[in-house]
Amino acid sequence: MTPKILVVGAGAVGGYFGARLAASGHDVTFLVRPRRQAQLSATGLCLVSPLGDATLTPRMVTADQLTQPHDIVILSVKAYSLAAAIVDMAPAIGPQTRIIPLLNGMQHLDVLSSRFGHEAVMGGTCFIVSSLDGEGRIHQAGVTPRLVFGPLVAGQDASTMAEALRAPGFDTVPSPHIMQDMWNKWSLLASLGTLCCLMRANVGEVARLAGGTDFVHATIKECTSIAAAAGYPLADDTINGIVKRLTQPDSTLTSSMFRDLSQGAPVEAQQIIGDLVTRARMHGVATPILGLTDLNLRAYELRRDSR
Ligand SMILES: NC(=O)C1=CN([C@@H]2O[C@H](COP(=O)(O)OP(=O)(O)OC[C@H]3O[C@@H](n4cnc5c(N)ncnc54)[C@H](OP(=O)(O)O)[C@@H]3O)[C@@H](O)[C@H]2O)C=CC1
Ligand SMILES: CC(C)(CO)C(=O)C(=O)O
Repeated sequence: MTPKILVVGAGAVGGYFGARLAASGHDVTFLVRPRRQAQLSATGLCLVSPLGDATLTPRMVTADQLTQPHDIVILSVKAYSLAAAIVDMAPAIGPQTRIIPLLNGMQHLDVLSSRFGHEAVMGGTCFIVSSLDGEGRIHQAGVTPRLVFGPLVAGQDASTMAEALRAPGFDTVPSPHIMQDMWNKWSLLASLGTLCCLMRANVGEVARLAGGTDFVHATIKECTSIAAAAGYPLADDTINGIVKRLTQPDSTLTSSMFRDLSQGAPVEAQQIIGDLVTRARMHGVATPILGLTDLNLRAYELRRDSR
């Protein structure tokens, strides 16, 4: 039987992966809120992508219409929307449901497991550069996106789920070491987020500054030291890959958190940076750069909240 997939959040990430899956014939429904539902009903779900543009008519439900358990739930809301999303998606979670969260950071795993049980929650992460424009179209840029997921407890079988999550337009990667993958991604993301948000610049702009790459090296060192202290040391070639990616003088790469910050939108500061600083303190790892980024982002949030 074709697995029933629910994508919670039809934004830049969930909209991209969900649209690619739906376009290739998978049984995909999007859980949306009324404003996004109205927008998608009017325009269709539009992808603008170097891998091929697409517009489709998505199958959507709002929380009050969600009654059936689904086999796979792809959770792709921002961290600050997690609590409400958990309430809204609850009817979709049955005894056999597997949730694949694509949120950045790590805190959501405990929150989801305490609500839905450890068996329901798998590890997940994604590599994609995507954003929404003013009309709600999804713009994906850069290399082929990657969807990575894997078991956190016995009985979760990522390889049999892989077929249900394979589609042209992204790579599907079932992983036997998803916690390490999530720490690798977190180290990359926190380094990139720090680089962009502290310097208010993209990768290439910082790399071209005198002293810019020293700052990037020091930032990556802090992030990877925390991962190692937490029991997930990054392999040398993974660290070298992050260094290479974040020191390219011609790169226009930014983090999604920086793109949000540039628009004056809410940011996932606590999930991406604050939580890492907290874990560093627990392990006695010094974080002068991440600590500054944390303070910087909290000041941004304070000003934003007081507007
Ligand atoms: N964008 C990127 O390049 C990347 C982002 N990520 C991570 O992925 C996660 C999602 O980010 P992204 O897709 O960019 O965020 P977006 O803001 O683009 O999308 C989030 C979507 O979730 C929807 N949503 C929120 N709450 C609910 C709810 N209760 N029910 C239904 N829909 C809901 C929002 O809908 P509404 O319109 O109603 O507010 C919005 O469409 C984040 O943790 C981010 O850090 C990871 C890798 C790359
Ligand atoms: C690091 C990156 C670009 C990889 O997908 C990302 O996750 C983000 O910008 O949020």
